[in-house]
Amino acid sequence: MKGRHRDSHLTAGNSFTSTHCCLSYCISEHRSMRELSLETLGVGGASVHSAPKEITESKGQEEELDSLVKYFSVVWCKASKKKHKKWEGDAVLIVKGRSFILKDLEGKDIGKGIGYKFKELEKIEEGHTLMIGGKEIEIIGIISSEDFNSGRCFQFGGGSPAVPCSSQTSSKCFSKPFRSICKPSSKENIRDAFQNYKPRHDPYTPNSLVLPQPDKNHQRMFNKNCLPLVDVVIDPHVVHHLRPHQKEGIVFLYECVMGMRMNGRYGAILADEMGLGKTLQCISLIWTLQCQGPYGGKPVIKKTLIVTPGSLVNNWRKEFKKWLGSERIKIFTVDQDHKVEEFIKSVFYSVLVISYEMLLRSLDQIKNIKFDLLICDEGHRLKNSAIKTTTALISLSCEKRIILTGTPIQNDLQEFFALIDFVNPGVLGSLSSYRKIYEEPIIMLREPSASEEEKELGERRAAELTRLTGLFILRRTQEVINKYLPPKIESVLFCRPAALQIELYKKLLNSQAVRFCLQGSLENSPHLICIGALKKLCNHPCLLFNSIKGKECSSTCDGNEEKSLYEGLLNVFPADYNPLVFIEKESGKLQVLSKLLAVIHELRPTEKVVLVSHYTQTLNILQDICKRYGYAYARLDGQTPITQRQQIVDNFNSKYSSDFIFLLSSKAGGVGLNLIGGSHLILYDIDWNPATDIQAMSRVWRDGQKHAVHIYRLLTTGTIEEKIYQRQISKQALSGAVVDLTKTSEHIQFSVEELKNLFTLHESSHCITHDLLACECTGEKDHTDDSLEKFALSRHCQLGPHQQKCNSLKPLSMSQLKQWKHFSGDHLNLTDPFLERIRENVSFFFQNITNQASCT
Ligand SMILES: Nc1ncnc2c1ncn2[C@@H]1O[C@H](COP(=O)(O)OP(=O)(O)OP(=O)(O)O)[C@@H](O)[C@H]1O
Ligand SMILES: [Mg+2]
Repeated sequence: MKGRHRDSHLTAGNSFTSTHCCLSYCISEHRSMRELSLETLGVGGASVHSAPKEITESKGQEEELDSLVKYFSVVWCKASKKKHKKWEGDAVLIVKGRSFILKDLEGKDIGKGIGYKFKELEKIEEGHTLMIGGKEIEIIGIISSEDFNSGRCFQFGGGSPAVPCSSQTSSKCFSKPFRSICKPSSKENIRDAFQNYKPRHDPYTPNSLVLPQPDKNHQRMFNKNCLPLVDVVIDPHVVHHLRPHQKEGIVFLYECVMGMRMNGRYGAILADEMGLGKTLQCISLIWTLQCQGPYGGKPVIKKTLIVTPGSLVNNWRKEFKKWLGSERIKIFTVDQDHKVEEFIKSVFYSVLVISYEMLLRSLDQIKNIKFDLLICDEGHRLKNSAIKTTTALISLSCEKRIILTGTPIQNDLQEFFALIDFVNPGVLGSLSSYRKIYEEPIIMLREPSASEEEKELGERRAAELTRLTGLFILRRTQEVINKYLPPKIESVLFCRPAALQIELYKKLLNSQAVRFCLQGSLENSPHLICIGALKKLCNHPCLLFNSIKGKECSSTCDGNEEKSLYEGLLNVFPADYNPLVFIEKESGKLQVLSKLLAVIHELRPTEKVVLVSHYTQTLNILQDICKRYGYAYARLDGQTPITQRQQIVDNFNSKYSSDFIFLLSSKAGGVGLNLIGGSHLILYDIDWNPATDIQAMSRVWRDGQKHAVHIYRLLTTGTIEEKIYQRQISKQALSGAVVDLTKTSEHIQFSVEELKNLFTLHESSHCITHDLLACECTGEKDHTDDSLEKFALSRHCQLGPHQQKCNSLKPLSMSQLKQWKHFSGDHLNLTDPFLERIRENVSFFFQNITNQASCT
């Protein structure tokens, strides 16, 4: 179901023809619109009848007639010859055989007639008028026998929509509205009701976004008071800003939380890729539901709870202000100085924004507040139903639950279950039945040994699971906003390792610890320590030096493997080596970085750089570089107090800020942050998990970015960094669970073969990644492999082929990389002034431009 976008201004009279909920109210509205007059009674040939009449039918017709039962909703008034009649109430007309019974809405008979002609009975239809037992009636609609038998037509006046206002009755005069079964009954009340029941915003202005109306079933369930249906219209102030996919998203969320997509289910997962504006979609929903509703316009919700990572609490406040200003809605954000008690005491606030950590601390108070809507931002963390945060949130009685996540969620079927079960408890049955019905057959589908039958079953179950959950999960990819974004120029820079790095690297690979790893027994293997040491070395040898020194000083006897790894390494460092005054030239990447910063500063003095590392110690080095060159910088890492985070981000994004660099620890604050103040992003190191890097890269190339975005990924040529990169982009990395922010190297299983590969240094190669691509070029000129078809290998998803949509934020595949422009550092015709400056230290480049058309 789509929201109705109305682009033309229709007449007010039409506004109510589509809004039928409670028949009696609809009728009253029609009357008010059309101004009924008794002059038209009898129009259409169904003149006023008085019973009994001559019986002229044949025997066959009689039998047929006697078995005929029809039900109509009608309005009635006392018979009179007055010109201006006043309808007095709703009723149900039962036509059985040749007789009529008229019942009021409490089921009492209020009129009877028998002996009508077959032809006359046949003609009865909407808009006709009749005379029964001294009452004049007008047929308003047909009632199904089901609605009559269930008695629903009495409670709800369940007739079909009344005649459209452009019908023949449009000239009727209405002097007094009939009595509705629902209050109010007095003239004044009804008039008030008409006024109160108007949509909050004009549904007929061009580009208005009108949300779908609930169907009859929903009305029966949720409109017990028979309030009139009122159009729910998104505030034009907001609509004005919405992207098309956001309008669709709001309609989707509305239908979910209203229980219009699935009976008795009020949860949703909005899993749009990063930067698609999930926040704005939720804000629009909250603002709408807080002021409006389909039944009599009554607001659907009063209070909303938003739970979000600490670093985003203030971002929510900011976004509310950005889209709604500060007057429309009052937001309370919980922090050290603003406790939940304050929210409870005040009647002022309707939205509470709290971090997951604070939620746990304030759970008892929160449980006592009645929240009508719960939004869990970056909600993939609820994928484990055993963790405290999940159990805490489950314990809240709020039924309308929304999870927001930019991370794909179908990769692990058990985690998927936890998320689904959180938003719509029980929708997939119990965990054990879910396993039997869905998980096992779907997992079987991927087994090479699966029989045809098993494959078919697995596919069917996957399809069914997708269909079922697709009712309340929405995921759109970055493509939908690409056209609003500036170009993105992504470069992978393979940086030549420094001489000291090569020497240390070789020594590490020759260590006892590494040799032990390669002997085959992976139990208790120190491979993670070895990998860690190599990665540190790639960032800068001084980091390795610090670790060695640290180990030397520690008196504990555990960690012998680490000691054996470091054996003899100190001798490789100069005797007077001081890690505090590290030298740039000792790290290939650092040299490239420092040149890159210099050229950006020089050529784009007004642009800013986001510099990302996964390690705090590395960030310290990068910070020292900033100091060394006098670059103003801001820093956000795990140590940054949550209360200060948004301020730091805002400050950096402000055009008045003098900061040139934003130092970001991706693990601490990658998710959800908007760093559009920066248009260059440098990933200094690489993570095993592509999702972490993608998260970081998405911070700058997002809505609101004004400049072309440059993303640089630095890798040390021939080293473990290249291997990790290959793993990220190879099929192996796509085998499901790796594309998940919480997965780290500890979760990765390595075979001895893989370790052998990891622990090899390729000293003579310009780029082992390029070597692996089996590309025929020699890196002499800009090369793009066009011989391959465009390869759209999507992120592997356990739900099978049904989910495999094109996905712009998926980890790159090897075949795609081959299609990137690539060339060696010796290539002479570099046109990119940034790359030109660093090429001395870069052995190979890969480059790709997205949105080149809009390149400015
Ligand atoms: N319609 C719009 N017009 C202009 N800017 C927009 C629009 N929608 C969202 N934005 C801006 O885009 C940025 C990204 O939005 P938001 O933070 O909501 O993304 P998200 O979907 O939550 O991404 P993530 O998964 O990274 O958290 C914000 O700065 C937001 O203000
Ligand atoms: Mg977000």
